[in-house]
Amino acid sequence: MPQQSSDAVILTNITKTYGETTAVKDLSFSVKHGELFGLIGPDGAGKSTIFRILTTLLLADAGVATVDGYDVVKDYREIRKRVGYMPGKFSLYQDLTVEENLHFFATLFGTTVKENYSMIKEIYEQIAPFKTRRAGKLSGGMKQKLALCCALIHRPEVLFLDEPTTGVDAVSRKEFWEMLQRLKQQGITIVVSTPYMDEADLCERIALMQSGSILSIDTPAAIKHAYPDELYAVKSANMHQLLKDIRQYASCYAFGEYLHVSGISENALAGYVKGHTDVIIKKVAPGIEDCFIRLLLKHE
Ligand SMILES: Nc1ncnc2c1ncn2[C@@H]1O[C@H](COP(=O)(O)OP(=O)(O)OP(=O)(O)O)[C@@H](O)[C@H]1O
Repeated sequence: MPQQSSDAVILTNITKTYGETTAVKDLSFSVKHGELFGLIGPDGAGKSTIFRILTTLLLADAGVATVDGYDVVKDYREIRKRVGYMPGKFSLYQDLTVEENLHFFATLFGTTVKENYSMIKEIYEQIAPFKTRRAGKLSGGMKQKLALCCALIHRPEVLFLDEPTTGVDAVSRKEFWEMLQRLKQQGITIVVSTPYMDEADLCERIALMQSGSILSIDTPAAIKHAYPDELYAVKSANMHQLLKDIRQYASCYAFGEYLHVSGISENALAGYVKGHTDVIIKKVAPGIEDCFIRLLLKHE
């Protein structure tokens, strides 16, 4: 029986190890119904392991997790009916056409494409001109749209998307996030992982993850607001030397064509870069990537 719960996903003290590697460490968090929630972290942070546990494909070593009120161990059958899952690697049948893949997934869930077409219409229309093409011959962006249609065809309550935009071009990435915003408006709970920090801002709440642990969990705005220092973007004619010089005194890392520096005053910074030419120093607002780097340095 489902537990009465206001949250769509709840993890309590979940741990998972693979041999010597602890992929997920005593992790607890929850996702509200209808929320667009992001797991943000680099390769190996433990994102895929969490998705596999929540979609009932992998057993945790310890802890409890529920999806839509159902326990991932005891109630795995109920969960499988209620969730849509788009795994990290392209998981569709390469030798089946676009429409064959879609029909296959609908049949698997005991439904038909016709019955739930309204759910995927907007996304499917973009790939419909290629419906007789084999999935293996689609572009990255089209594969991603087909995989999303297949994950949605049984009208899931909760959608798990594991790095859906990895390896996809910038335009398709943008379109994909627009699709997610529209799905959210239909009331679906979406848990999405990404290694791209710029995508974090498109989620309602995010968990910043590293080595199986959550470093911070909040809205992107609140995480940025909590950044404690002034942050400066600096550049000069010799960026390599600039990095070496500033690193002696402050936290400093390459960020686009600038270095980002925190932990010192603007006056002190100006003093440290005196020997450089073509110097530009400007105060900047921290982004999620700056917050992430700061948290990583703190936990090192
Ligand atoms: N089947 C497995 N056997 C052994 N180690 C594993 C296995 N699956 C994952 N790991 C390890 O567990 C850790 C977490 O992996 P996980 O795949 O959950 O991370 P991730 O954040 O999804 O990263 P990625 O994008 O690389 O999948 C990594 O150190 C990974 O090497």
